[in-house]
Amino acid sequence: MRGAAHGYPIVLNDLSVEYPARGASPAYVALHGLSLTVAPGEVLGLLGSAGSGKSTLAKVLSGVAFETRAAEGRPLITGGDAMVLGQSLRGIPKRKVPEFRFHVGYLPQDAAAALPADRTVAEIIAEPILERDRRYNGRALATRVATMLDGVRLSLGKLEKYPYELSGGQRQRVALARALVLGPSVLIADEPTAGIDLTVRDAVAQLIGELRDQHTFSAVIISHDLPVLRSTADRIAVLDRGELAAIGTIDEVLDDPRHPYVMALAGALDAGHAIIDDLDLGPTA
Ligand SMILES: Nc1ncnc2c1ncn2[C@@H]1O[C@H](COP(=O)(O)OP(=O)(O)OP(=O)(O)O)[C@@H](O)[C@H]1O
Repeated sequence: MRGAAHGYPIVLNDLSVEYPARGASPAYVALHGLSLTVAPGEVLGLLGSAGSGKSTLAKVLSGVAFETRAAEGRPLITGGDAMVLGQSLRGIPKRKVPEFRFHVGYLPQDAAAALPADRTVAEIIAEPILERDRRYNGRALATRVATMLDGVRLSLGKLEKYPYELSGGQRQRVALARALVLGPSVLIADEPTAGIDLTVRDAVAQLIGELRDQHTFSAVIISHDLPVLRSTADRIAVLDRGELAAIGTIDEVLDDPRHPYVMALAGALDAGHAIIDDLDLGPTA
């Protein structure tokens, strides 16, 4: 993989993304003209109301959008470009997608709930390696899996457990270990702490911060959870109906709420809501 010539692992340049028309459903533009950069080692928090395009951006940046079959509703880059690790994603050839995905860890929304029920923790974490190399040395694989498990603070006793034997927070940590097992340079995490216990949530947030420090990856982390963003993100970007409403440090964004969504966000925080979910801005906001 080519290095990022300009030094930024993620560069969005006037990026627009569309879901093409399918059957009776018309085409839908999910992202309009986004421009931003993520610096080496930086974690960018991404938030925005439901349907604002966060998951679409995660699917594009992680490359899964280009693996999805068109029949499943694949988003297409229709304007501008996204460069990730020097790879232009607009029109990326199919044959290049697996190698690209190798460098970008992706923790999808509901990753914990979607772990394969019939595989052990060890098998789940090892899968991305074996998908690429069936004959990977068994001992090296076992060591790598154990290191990842330790990295997400789970005991080795969990290796032979099945997902149903774990708590939601433990499952989320297994999903995170799996997303990081290939040692990616970029991590895209879609709501990594959603749906997990408040007590575990802080541990997962702290873990992401520590992993970032140890592995020096850059990350985009989608979260509605301000304490999580405070402990993991260097800056936040706010999406509103597919457009970039604000970007900066959390304090910069909240202290200068020029946009209705950011104003509503700041207001919700002032009212004591740490987790911002589905802010209702009314039809004209
Ligand atoms: N496969 C698809 N086909 C057509 N439109 C889609 C598809 N997936 C998402 N969309 C639309 O694109 C818009 C952005 O969706 P997206 O899932 O990216 O939003 P989001 O900000 O992640 O929302 P949430 O917080 O609810 O997960 C929404 O209006 C959604 O209805």
